[in-house]
Amino acid sequence: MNNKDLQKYAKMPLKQSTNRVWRTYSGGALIDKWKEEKQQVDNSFPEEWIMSTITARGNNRSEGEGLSEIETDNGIISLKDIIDSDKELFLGKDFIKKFDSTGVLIKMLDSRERLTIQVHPDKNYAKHVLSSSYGKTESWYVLNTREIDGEKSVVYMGFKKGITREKWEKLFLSQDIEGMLNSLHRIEVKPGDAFMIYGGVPHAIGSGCFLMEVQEPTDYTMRVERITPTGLEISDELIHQGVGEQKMLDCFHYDGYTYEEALNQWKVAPRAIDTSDEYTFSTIFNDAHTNCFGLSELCLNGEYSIKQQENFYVVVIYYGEGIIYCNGKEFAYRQGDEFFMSVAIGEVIFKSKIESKLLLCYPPS
Ligand SMILES: O=P(O)(O)OC[C@H]1O[C@@H](O)[C@@H](O)[C@@H](O)[C@@H]1O
Repeated sequence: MNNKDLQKYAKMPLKQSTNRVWRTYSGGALIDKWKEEKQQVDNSFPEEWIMSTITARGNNRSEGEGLSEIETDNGIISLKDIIDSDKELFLGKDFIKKFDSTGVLIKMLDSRERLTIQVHPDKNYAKHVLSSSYGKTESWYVLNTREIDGEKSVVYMGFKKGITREKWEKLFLSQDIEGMLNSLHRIEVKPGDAFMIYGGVPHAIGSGCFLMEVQEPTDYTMRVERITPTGLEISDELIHQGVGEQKMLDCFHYDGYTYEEALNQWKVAPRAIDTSDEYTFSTIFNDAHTNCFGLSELCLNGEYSIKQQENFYVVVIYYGEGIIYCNGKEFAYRQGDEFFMSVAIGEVIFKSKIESKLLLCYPPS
């Protein structure tokens, strides 16, 4: 299709097809469950990447892995191609003055095993060390948990007081994984918990966490474990992304916190901002936390209208079923669906047939 033919897609919700990505850890059964697949299996594809215009960084993976594809009346078309056909139309004139792409990446992530201890670049490190205009500040919104081998669902986050670069480097060189885990705060999680993970903050997602991540659009992860909990060896490239071990260690912010300080700093309380008999609209991540992205939640038992927005947005249906009314047309939605809503779309009305939970993700401001 030529660029002109693609423009009609700016006026309708664009539904993405399933887009699973290979990772170093296992999981994904709860993504299958959410997608209402017949079989629910844990394997090496524990993440669903949503509205992605970037590729994943894995070992010898296929070239386009990570890129989202849209189901259209003309077959499958990559989201990137649709947007690139007319960035101003899909993303907005003011937006493209500041950003060269959507500026955001969304994931569903389900861990069968603990992820390796890691850190992501902040903007400064990304610019100077990786020549990237985006770091990888991210957010976690816990949707569900499961107990695995009797273990409660936890996340590890932030250095405890007294952890210095010297101590951390020693632990890394001796591969003292218990020592590294003990250097971080261990936080039990439950559905509804929300955390900001700023670039530079060490972290590891424990086993049994099903969460939505909204984040800056890169795949830069620095890791300090050479072998995963289930025994997969991690290559040097995946340890330090090609910048070497010393620069990898520079990516961490060596600030120590007490447990309470860590929670105050990074745990976010969702807040209802608009309620009626038919809906509750809550903000989760917003300008108070970051200008890199945003996340809201709409619990719907009736109708809710979203007026023309200043920016494009993405709607993920966590559960429920209903209709989206948009530009005189009706589009069905159901659990597991993911929609890109261009800035040109105008007012949209969501009407539930079955009580629904919609997650609304926003680009940077
Ligand atoms: O260690 P791997 O398997 O690459 O997993 C890396 C994953 O880590 C999590 O903390 C998040 O940052 C995900 O966005 C990322 O994909």
